[in-house]
This record gives sequence, structure tokens and C-alpha cells, in this order.
Amino acid sequence: MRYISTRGTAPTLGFEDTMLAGLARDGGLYVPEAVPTLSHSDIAAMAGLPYEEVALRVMRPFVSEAFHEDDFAAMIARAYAGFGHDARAPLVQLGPNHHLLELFHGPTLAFKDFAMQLIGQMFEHTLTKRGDRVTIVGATSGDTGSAAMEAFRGLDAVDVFILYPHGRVSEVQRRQMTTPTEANVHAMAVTGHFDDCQARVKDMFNHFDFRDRVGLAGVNSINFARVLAQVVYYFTAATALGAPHRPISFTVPTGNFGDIFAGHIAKRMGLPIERLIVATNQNDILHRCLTTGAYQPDAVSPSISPSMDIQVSSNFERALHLAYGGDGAAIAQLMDELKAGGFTVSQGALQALREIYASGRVSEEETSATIQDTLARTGELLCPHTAVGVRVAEAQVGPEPMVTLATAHPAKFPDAVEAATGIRPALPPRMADLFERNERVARVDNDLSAIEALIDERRAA
Ligand SMILES: Cc1ncc(COP(=O)(O)O)c(C=O)c1O
Ligand SMILES: N[C@@H](CCOP(=O)(O)O)C(=O)O
Repeated sequence: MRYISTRGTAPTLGFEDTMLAGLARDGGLYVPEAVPTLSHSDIAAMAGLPYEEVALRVMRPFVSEAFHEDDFAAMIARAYAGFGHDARAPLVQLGPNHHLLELFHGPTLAFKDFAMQLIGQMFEHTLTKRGDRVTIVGATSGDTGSAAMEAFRGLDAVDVFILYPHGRVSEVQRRQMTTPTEANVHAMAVTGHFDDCQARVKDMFNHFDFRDRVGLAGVNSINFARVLAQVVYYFTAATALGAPHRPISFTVPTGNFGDIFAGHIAKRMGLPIERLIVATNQNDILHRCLTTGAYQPDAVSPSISPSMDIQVSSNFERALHLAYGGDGAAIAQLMDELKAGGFTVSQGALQALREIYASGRVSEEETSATIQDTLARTGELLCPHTAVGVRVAEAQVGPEPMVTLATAHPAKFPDAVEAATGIRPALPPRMADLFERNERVARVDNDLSAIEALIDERRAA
């Protein structure tokens, strides 16, 4: 399996090099040259299998030239052994035809653990084999950062630097990033928004002297391995609800578009997904784009679902690449226009996007009301991101089963949940002392040279 850049001019790579490269050298994102398909009977055979077995069957065609099957199976087993639920991603029924896919039973209580725990294993395997060492730099609006630190803390072959927007993540999220004691993980609070953090990470990848000197690697969803690991739970959920014998729809609370793009890959692999519905908060650029064709970033508007306070949605580039039939030059042109303020998707590409994606937008008041109503109706306490998804899904439930992705545990956002319900959700016992632990964080301006200098100073030589 070879991987190509969405912008068409970077070297084509195998899986391990793609995983270690992060951003392609032409600024694009790596995607598989061709998405492998699974047959109706391959998919039917997944029903009822353990999560780890489905993970092996779904991901094997993407990685088979890189890892021996036994090694890969062992990595998968280690990745999910620490999850707090035997099913790893259990389904809970919310209404007659509406199900919640709980993705928050991993060590940091958000869906990011599904990919990050596995990537940690894959990086360790490949770096040990090659005798290499890398510097991972990531941007986070709160959840990716803590998941990355948890997956890589204490590993000799990596230093990890996580840029988060100062004052714009929840206190639980911040403490998850500032309290690990291992010397190889570093939290950096950047003046600005998540989009600034993500832009500086991409700047570092495009600054080749720095990139090559520090051995830069990325574990944001710019890394296709992140997306790949997230494809698996679409299969476990859909087959548990009757796929491939009947179609299933998914609603996904969306910010950087990685999670829902994983659903798009699942569909291309042959999973009968009827509708993939993008659910956004008031930072609704994706909903506006799917509605009008215009992709025009606005100022970020802080919300009670802060992890989705994103205007420049990195993985949308991958969806555009498919919608433009793999035309790298067209994507490069759109991304140049984006730097100058925005772009308009061609009619043909917009139609192609709408064949896959629907969308909805949820206000702050609606998010709170959904947390409150859902608790009253079903007894489920939702995190605000999940509530955005549930609100959009409820308006669109059709004849086929609808699955909403529950992307984080409510205890990560206790203020918003308490304001909506009067209940302050408790952290699991293993995190009960989070608020007593010492914090370690570097404050830094939104300035590429300052950020690079800090990384140079703190990384192991
Ligand atoms: C809790 C939570 N929900 C939803 C999202 C949106 O996911 P994606 O960025 O993959 O669209 C994020 C972050 O991205 C998140 O942290
Ligand atoms: N919501 C995310 C944003 C970055 O995510 P990624 O999936 O693109 O790595 C976060 O919690 O950091």
C-alpha cells in the first residue's frame, strides 16, 4: 500500500514512512493511493468479534507491508488492554432508532485514545527497528494533546511537545497535559486559538531545516495512521446493528474533520453507511461550506464544546481531494486561496461532498438544553461535544439506525455539564487527585521562532 499527498507533488511513501512523516513535504496530507475494500461476507463475519479482532481485519490491508501480522496483533492488544470497558467502544440505546457509541473509555477519556494508544505502539515498534529518535509536535484544542502525552510518556525514542491555546481548554484537559511527570512530554500554552497552534505546527513541518534537524513527527490527524485507527469503530458499531445486511447512519461531532473522515474511509471500504452527518457548534464553517460551497473562516467563537472551536479544519483537505477526483493541483490551488481568506468549492465537488456528507449546526443554548433533556429522557449524561452530535442526529433520524459518536466523557467538561444539569460529573478514581498534582507548562507567544527555540532548548539532544 502506497500513500500519496493530497497536493500531488510530495514523494509517495509506504505506511511506516507516512506515519513518521506527518505532513507531506508539499504541505499536503497523506492518503492511501487506493482504499482497499472488504467484501460483504468479510464485513458480515465481523459481527460479534472482539474489538481487537475487528481492528486487525480492518487495518491489516493498510499496514501489511509494514508489520508482520503477529506483531501488529500484539500492538493492537497492548493498545486497548488499558481501556475501562470490555467492548472498548460500547453502544448505548438513546431512542427507538438512535444509539450512542461511547468512545471515552480509554485512559484520557476521549475518542483520541483509540488512535493514540495504537500509534504509540506503532511508533515504538518502528523507531526501535530503525534505531531512530523523533520529536513529536502536536496542536490540541484539549483532547489530542493529553491522549498523545499519555501514549508517549516515558518513551526513550520520542520527545513530545503539545501546543494548546492558553485559557481555551477545560481545566481537566489542561491538567491532563500539565501534570505528567515524565521528562519527555512538554505542554506549551500558546497565546491564541487552536487554529494558531495548528498553523504553527504546519509551519514547523514546512520549515525543512528545523524539521530535518529535530526529526519532526506529528500525531495530529495530519497523520493518516490516526485516521486509520478511527475507522475501526465504525465497523464494530455498524456490524453490531445489522450491517452489512442493512445500512447505518452516523452523526459525528466535528472540528478538525478527522473522525468523520474515518467514517468516509469505512464507507469506501464497503461498509454500508447511508449518511455521514457533520455536527458543528457555533464554529460552523463546515456546515456553511456543505450548505453554500463557500469555505470562509470566521473569527473563532469560544464555546462550551471547546475542543470543536476550530475554523481551519485540517482533514477537510482529504475529503476535498476525493471530491476533486484526486486532482492534487486543484487542492494546492484551493489551499493557496485559503491562505488568502477562503475558497469556493466547485459545483461538481460540492455535489460529490453532499453525496457523502450532510450537516447541522447547534447553538450554545441548544447544546445545554440537549444535555439536560437527554439526561431527563434517558439517564445519559453527555459531554457538550456529544450533545452537539445528539442534537443534530435527533433532527435527522431516519428509517436506518442512527449512531452518534460520544467523543468525550462528561467529567472532562464539568462546568458545562453542571450548568446544564446541576450535576458535577466525577472523574474516575484513578484521576481523582488530578487537581492536587503539580503543573508544568511553558507559556509562549504565537510566534514560530519562539516556539522552535523552546523546543530546541527542551528536547533531549
Ligand atoms: C471531544 C471532542 N469531540 C469532537 C471533536 C472533533 O473531532 P474531529 O476534530 O476529528 O472532527 C474533538 C476534537 O477534535 C473532540 O476533542
Ligand atoms: N479536538 C482536537 C483538535 C485536534 O485534533 P486532531 O484530531 O486533528 O489531532 C483536540 O482535542 O486537540
